[in-house]
Amino acid sequence: MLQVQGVVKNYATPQGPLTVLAGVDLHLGERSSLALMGESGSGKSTLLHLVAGLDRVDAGSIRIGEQRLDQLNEGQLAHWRRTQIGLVFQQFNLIGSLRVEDNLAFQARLAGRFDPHWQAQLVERLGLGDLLRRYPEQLSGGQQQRVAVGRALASRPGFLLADEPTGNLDEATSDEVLQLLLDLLRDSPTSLLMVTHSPRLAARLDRQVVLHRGRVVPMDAR
Ligand SMILES: Nc1ncnc2c1ncn2[C@@H]1O[C@H](COP(=O)(O)OP(=O)(O)OP(=O)(O)O)[C@@H](O)[C@H]1O
Repeated sequence: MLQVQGVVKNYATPQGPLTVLAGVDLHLGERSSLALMGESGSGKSTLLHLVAGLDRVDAGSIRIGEQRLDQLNEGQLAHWRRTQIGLVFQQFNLIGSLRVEDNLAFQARLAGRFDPHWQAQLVERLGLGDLLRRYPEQLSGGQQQRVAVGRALASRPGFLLADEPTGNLDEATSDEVLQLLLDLLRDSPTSLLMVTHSPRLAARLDRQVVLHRGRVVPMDAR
């Protein structure tokens, strides 16, 4: 269970401090999915980075179960990221020098959680069987994003954080990739926090919230 309470995040800018998150509250239960929406610049990626342990809060807390992220040192945070977080970005971010099969296994191996049986299931369900020996540049956008989804889920993380994962894909491919992702989540111990600009895609998740003026509000409360 992820609990975000009163989170504040400021950035230093030439014009002075910019408060992007001004007291964000959010919770995400086990095996559930949440869509995070909001205007461009509202702080969605900032919040995702904080939850991923890639950046630190200025005030408030992010708790996973009983553990507070702000009380972890850098080494513990890195361990948290490796074992508990799967990340999927709009730009796919595959490793260009590795074949699909090694991209898929990359994070699970790093986390010491490589499971050949789960990997084989991911390959089959994501339809990657014929592509395993290819390099990322030899794949379409939709194929690359299917590899990125498989890589993020291979280590069976507690949380999958997806930042506009289908932002670079056409509508039909977006639907297909999201459906594959949601189907896989049913068989994983993984909760999904997904940033999206698309109300259509957001509606497919369990809950939808909006970041507005530094706070999280229900979908229709702006
Ligand atoms: N490192 C930084 N230093 C200063 N300002 C930053 C930094 N990172 C982000 N910002 C600012 O913080 C605000 C929120 O940015 P963020 O990327 O979190 O928004 P977003 O909701 O994800 O936007 P988009 O939908 O366009 O991706 C923006 O005004 C941005 O310019």
